[in-house]
Parts: sequence; C-alpha cells; structure tokens
Amino acid sequence: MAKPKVLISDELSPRAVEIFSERGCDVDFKPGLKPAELREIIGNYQGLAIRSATKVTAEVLAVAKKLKVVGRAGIGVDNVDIKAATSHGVVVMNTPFGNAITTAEHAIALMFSVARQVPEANASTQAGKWEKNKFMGTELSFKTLGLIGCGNIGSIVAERAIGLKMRVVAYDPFLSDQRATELGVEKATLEQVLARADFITVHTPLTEQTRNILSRANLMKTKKGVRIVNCARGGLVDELAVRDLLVSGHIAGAGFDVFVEEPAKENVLFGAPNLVCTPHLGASTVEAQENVALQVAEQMADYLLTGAVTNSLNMPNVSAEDAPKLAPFLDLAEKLGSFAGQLTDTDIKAVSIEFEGQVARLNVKPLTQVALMGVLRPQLTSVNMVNAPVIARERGIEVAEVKHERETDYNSMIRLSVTTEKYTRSVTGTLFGGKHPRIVEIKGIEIDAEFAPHMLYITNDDKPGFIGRLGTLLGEGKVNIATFHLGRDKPGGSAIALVQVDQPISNELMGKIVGIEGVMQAKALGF
Ligand SMILES: NC(=O)C1=CN([C@@H]2O[C@H](COP(=O)(O)OP(=O)(O)OC[C@H]3O[C@@H](n4cnc5c(N)ncnc54)[C@H](O)[C@@H]3O)[C@@H](O)[C@H]2O)C=CC1
Ligand SMILES: O=C(O)C(=O)COP(=O)(O)O
Repeated sequence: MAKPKVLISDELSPRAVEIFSERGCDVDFKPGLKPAELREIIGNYQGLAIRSATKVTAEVLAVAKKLKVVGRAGIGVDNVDIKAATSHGVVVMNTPFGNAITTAEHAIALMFSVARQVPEANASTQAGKWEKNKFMGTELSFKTLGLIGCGNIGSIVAERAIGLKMRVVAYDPFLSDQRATELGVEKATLEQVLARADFITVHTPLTEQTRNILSRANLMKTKKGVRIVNCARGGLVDELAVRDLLVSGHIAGAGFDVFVEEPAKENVLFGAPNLVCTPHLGASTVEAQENVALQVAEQMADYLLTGAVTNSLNMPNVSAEDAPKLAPFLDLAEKLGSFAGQLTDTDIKAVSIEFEGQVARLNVKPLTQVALMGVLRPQLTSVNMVNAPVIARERGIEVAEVKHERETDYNSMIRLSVTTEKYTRSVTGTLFGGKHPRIVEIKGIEIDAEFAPHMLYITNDDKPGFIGRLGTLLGEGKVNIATFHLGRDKPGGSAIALVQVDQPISNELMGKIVGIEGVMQAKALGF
C-alpha cells in the first residue's frame, strides 16, 4: 500500500510530524497556507491536520479529491464545513479533551485579570506611574459565576471556581441534574444566570442556536458591574454591545480570547475600558499542544492505515481492535447492499440490516452505513459510507439495524432487506473462511454463490427446460458460464438462478433471457 499523504496546514506541535512519520504516513508541514494555496495542493492528500486558522470550506472539499480525513487538533470545528465533508465522504475528527484543562485555566486567568485589571496595572506600573489608587479590584470569593455551557471546559471552570469559593450557576439545556449535583453547580435558566451572575463565562460551541447568545438584549439583563469572559468562540457575544456597556460602566470588565473576525487585527472592542484581550490563546500551552498534536496524529494515522475511527463528528467510532475484524464484513455488507440496490428500480421505503452470530457482537454501525451505501449507490453516484445515513434520512428511508444474539448455521450472517411500495426483498450473506463473501439466501430461498464482476440474477417458475434454454441463449451470445447456482422454495414453485459469467451481457441478450417462458425477472448484476 502506498503511504498515505498528510498535510498539516496550521501550527501544530512537531510531535504531530514525528508521529505521522513513525506511523508510516508521508507528511508535509505547511502552516499558514492561504486559502488559494490550500485549494491548489489539497488534491494530493488523504489527510489534513488543522487547528483553528485553516478554513475547511465546501470549496476546499470540492477539490480535495483524495481526502479521507480532516483532523482538528483541538475542540471547536466551526472552521470545518462538516456537512460538505460528510457529503464528500470525508471523516472529520477532533480531540475533545486534550486542551480542555488549558482552556479552562485561561478562562479563570481572564476572570482574575478583569477582576484585578492585571494587564492595565502592569502597563501602568512599568510606565513608572505607581497608580495604587486607580486599580481597585473585586474578590472572586463568594461571588456568583454564571456559566453558559457546562460541557468539558465549563465543568472544569466550575470545579476551579468552586475551589475559589465561588457559587456557580449554569445554563446548559443538556446538563443532567445528576451531573450538576456531582459538579456542585446549580442548574438555571439563561434568564436566571443573566440576573444573578457577578461573572459570566461562555463555554458553548458556536452553532446557529448559540450564535449571539449574549446579545445586547441579554447583556442588558445582567447585573450592573458584571464581568464577562469569552474564551469559547467569537460570535457568541455581541462585541459592539459589550463595548457600549463597558463604556457606560454597566459591564465592569471583559476578557476576550476569541473574536468574530480572526485574526483580530482590528476590533470594535479594542480600546474599551477594563478590557483584557488575548489572541485566541485558550489552548496555547505546551501541555495542551503536545496532547492535541499527538492525539490527532494517532487518530488520523489509525484511520488512514487501519480504518479505526475515533472522536469523529460524522462517523460512528470504530476501535483499533474492531477495525481489522470489521474489514471483511464491510466488504460483505457493501456487496449485499449493492445486490439489493441493483435489483431495486423503484422508491425505497425501508432498509433493514440484521446481524446474527459473531458479527452481532461487533460495532455494527459502520456495517449498516456501508450496506446503505451499497443499496443507494446504483441510484446515486455521490453516496459514500459517511453520507449514506444522511441521504437515507433525506429520502425518508426508514433504516432498522437489528442484532440477533441467537446462533446461526454460519459463524456470522448479515441479512439485508429492502422494502419498496410493492415488496420486501431480502438477501443474506456470510463470510467463508472468515473473509470470502458469499450469498446464502435470497428471498428466503437457500442458495450458495459468490459475488462476481458479471452476474445474472433470474427468478422463474421451477419448470423443466429453463436451464437448457438459458444455456443456449448465453452460448449463442458468446457468454461463457463460470458458475451456476440454483435455489427454489419448493419443487415446481419459485426458483432463483444466480449465474456467474465471464463476459458482460448485452441489453439485447438480456431482452431474450427475459423472454424465456416462466422467467419473472432477469437482471445483470456486477460487483
Ligand atoms: N479559546 C480557545 O482556544 C478554545 C475554545 N474552545 C471552545 O470551547 C467550546 C466548548 O468546548 P467544550 O467544553 O470542550 O465542549 P463541550 O461540547 O464539551 O461542551 C459544550 C457545552 O455547551 C452546551 N450547549 C450546547 N448548546 C447550548 C446552548 N444553546 N445553550 C447552552 N449550552 C449549550 C452543551 O450541552 C455542552 O455541555 C468549544 O466548542 C470551542 O469553541 C475550546 C478549546 C480552546
Ligand atoms: O480547540 C479549540 O476549539 C480552540 O479554539 C483552540 O484553537 P487553536 O487550536 O489554538 O487555534
């Protein structure tokens, strides 16, 4: 296998380069690429490792023809168009914990900075002014900290703040009562947080729901003298409103690490009183950068080299232990899906994928995705393993994934059923020798066939003479039969023929085959 090529387009710790190389990837370290430069070269790479500076837009993804994975050495992925990545089959992963402590510590640092005006006092002192009376601060002890967002970072901030003897109230609709109790924080509505907090820190991702969560109207609901810290994302807080309220004195201080426009060379906030700014330094410690670089490189190398998926935002996780076990089943699931998909000419209403035997003990989500891809591919060339569930949902296809604990005749079996307006058709497969996909049942009729590049699928009445006529037609059409598999529900009932042939079958010949007496359906298939 050729070495996968990875591009690092942001300032990652050198550990990332070392790990990619050690793991057997070719790696190019080119931080600071301009968007046009990135678009020019991204077509050469299977992996792209980034922080927050690189924007992985739909335009970049459209030209990233070989790209398989984007790895974010950090948490926020608002600089990646995940929808576009999904539709191109690109897995997006992040490192959700590696820089959380560091970022929480920075939020606390900003809180102290604004409470005691440390940066301004420092500048004044070093300017020889000794303005002891100018910098009257406030204690954190016994003050109320209002958290907006209490996930990884918010929780760590809460723990540290409680250690500083603060009371913590948190607004996070997804925070469970149990977790709040464990953390020692009081769950509250946004209105309550706004009304009660002496300090407010935001720790949500930037989404359509959280954008402008601290809007001018909401900031107006805060206590006079409140202090605001944004160490999460620009866009969560209305910058102009904060400036106006700092000037008016309603807000006593504000600490901003992140800005609507980055790099923030200019900003409406700059120059406002009691404002402390840092240039998106939340994750910038030696420890955090080592953590995230190491982790992202390992995760990306795992995916590119073994298929293991960790911390993905658009794919189910697959452990390194499961990845090699899943590989042959992925092949089988895709082929079964493709078999059913090629036989389906009308709208699909539902797809069910059942797993029996040993395979049912694996993480079957990726198998379901790949089976769906197989089903949809004959209708949609743009479908891939990553976007298949999204496309199925958009098309109103009901997808069921069923695991049966019971033992089967085979070690493992996968049964795929497609339901259309007219029928439900099922096909079942297994692996021979642990790696060779075989069809063992179609529509409840036992059969035993392998998947081949050229195949002919026929359903017919089980009557004498059919095989002879079919053989003659194929012979006249210069199509050589490689293998011939037959099955039927009962003597004289419905029969199935799966014929592996060495040459493709022309439409004209298919027309003649369909015309054989007793043939109900005939279709050329390819795998
Ligand atoms: N300044 C910096 O350098 C860094 C900034 N960050 C930012 O911090 C953010 C938070 O990171 P984590 O805590 O690790 O993420 P997380 O996903 O663990 O936590 C986010 C929390 O926000 C909550 N949330 C979501 N929507 C909400 C809403 N509408 N209202 C209130 N709460 C809501 C979620 O329930 C979750 O508990 C990241 O998304 C990233 O943007 C992360 C690392 C470094
Ligand atoms: O991890 C995050 O979400 C961050 O915001 C850190 O950003 P950075 O990697 O320092 O550009």
